Amino acid sequence: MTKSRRILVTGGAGYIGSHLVHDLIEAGHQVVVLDNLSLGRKENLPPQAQLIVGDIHNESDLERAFSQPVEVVFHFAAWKAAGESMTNPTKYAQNNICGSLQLIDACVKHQVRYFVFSSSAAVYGDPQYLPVDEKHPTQPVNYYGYTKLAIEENLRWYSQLKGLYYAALRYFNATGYDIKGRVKGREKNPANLSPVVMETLAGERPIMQVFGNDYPTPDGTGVRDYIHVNDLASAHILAMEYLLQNNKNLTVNLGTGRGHSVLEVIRAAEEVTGKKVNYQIVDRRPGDPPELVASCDLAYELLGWKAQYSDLKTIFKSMMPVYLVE
Ligand SMILES: O=c1ccn([C@@H]2O[C@H](COP(=O)(O)OP(=O)(O)O[C@H]3O[C@H](CO)[C@@H](O)[C@H](O)[C@H]3O)[C@@H](O)[C@H]2O)c(=O)[nH]1
Repeated sequence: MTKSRRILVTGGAGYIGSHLVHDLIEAGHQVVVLDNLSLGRKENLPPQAQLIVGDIHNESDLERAFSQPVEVVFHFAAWKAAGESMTNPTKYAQNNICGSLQLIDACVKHQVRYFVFSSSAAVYGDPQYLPVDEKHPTQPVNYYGYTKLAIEENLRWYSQLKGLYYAALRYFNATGYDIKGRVKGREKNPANLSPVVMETLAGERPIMQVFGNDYPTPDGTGVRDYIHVNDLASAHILAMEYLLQNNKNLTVNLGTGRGHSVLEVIRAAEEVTGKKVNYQIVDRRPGDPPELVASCDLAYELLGWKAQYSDLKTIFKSMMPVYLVE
C-alpha cells in the first residue's frame, strides 16, 4: 500500500488534470482541486475530490487551498487560449506566469516541498533534430512556449533558493479520453487535431481543415507525437513518487517516440468509428513545424514510464463515448 497523501491539483477539473485526479483518488490519496471552472467542469471530478472554486491569482483562494497541510502540488491551471498567446501576451503572462509565481510563493509559504508542473514540448521551438530529447535547445517560437519555459526557469530558481523540488513534464500532443470512462465532460473549445476530427465525425462541424500537405513528411501532412491522457496521468504519479523518493528535480518529455501524420490520424478515426471524415486541404498554419516527435528514453530510465494507451486506435476508441453519444 502506498501512503495516502494530501495533494493539491490546480486546474484539476480540466481535461488533463481531471484524469490525474481520478487516478490519485483510486490510489487512495486525499485530493483538493483548485479550479476556477473557466475551462474545467465539476462533473469531471470524482465525488471524493474536494473542489475549491477559485483562482491561483487570488490570495484568499490560495489560503483556502492550503488551509490543511499539502504535501504535493500538481499545477495544471492555465489560461489556455494558446492561440491568443501571440495577440494578447500581457494577459497571457499575467494569467500564466504571474499566476504560477503566486502559486509557487504560496507553496513555499505553506512548506510544500514537491511541485509537478504541466510543461510542454513548445519549450523547444522548431526541432533542430528528431526525436527531440531533453538536451535539445529551448528556443520557443510562440509566447505559449515561452511562458512554459519561464515557469520552468522560475521553478529552478525557487528550487535553489527555497528547497522546493519540482518535476517539469513536457507533454507532446495530449489526446484521448479516459479509457475507464470516468471523465465524461468534453474539453471546452478544443482546437487540437483529434477533437476537431471527432467533432467533424459527430456532424458538429461540416468540414475540417488539414493544414498543409506539402511538408517534407511521408504523406506531406504534419507529423506529431500523440500521447494519451491516461498515459500522461500515470507519468504524473510516477513523477510525484520520484520527487518524494529522490529529493531531486526532474525534467522529462512525455510522448511515445512515434510520429503520426494528420492523414494517418484521420484514417485511424475513420477505421475506429466506421464513419468518413469530411476534410479539405488548406494552406499550412503559420508556426507549425513539419514534424515533432519526442525522445522518451529519459522518462523510461528515471520513472520506468512508457506510454501504454497511445496507439491511434486506442486513442479514438477512448474518444467515442465522449463525442459520439447516440
Ligand atoms: O484542425 C486542424 C488542427 C490541427 N491540424 C494539424 O494537426 C497537427 C497537430 O496540431 P494540434 O493538435 O493543433 O497540435 P500542435 O499544433 O502540434 O500543438 C500541440 O502540441 C504542443 C506541444 O507540442 C502544445 O504545446 C500545444 O498546446 C498543442 O496544441 C498539426 O500538424 C496541425 O497542423 C490540422 O491539420 N487541422
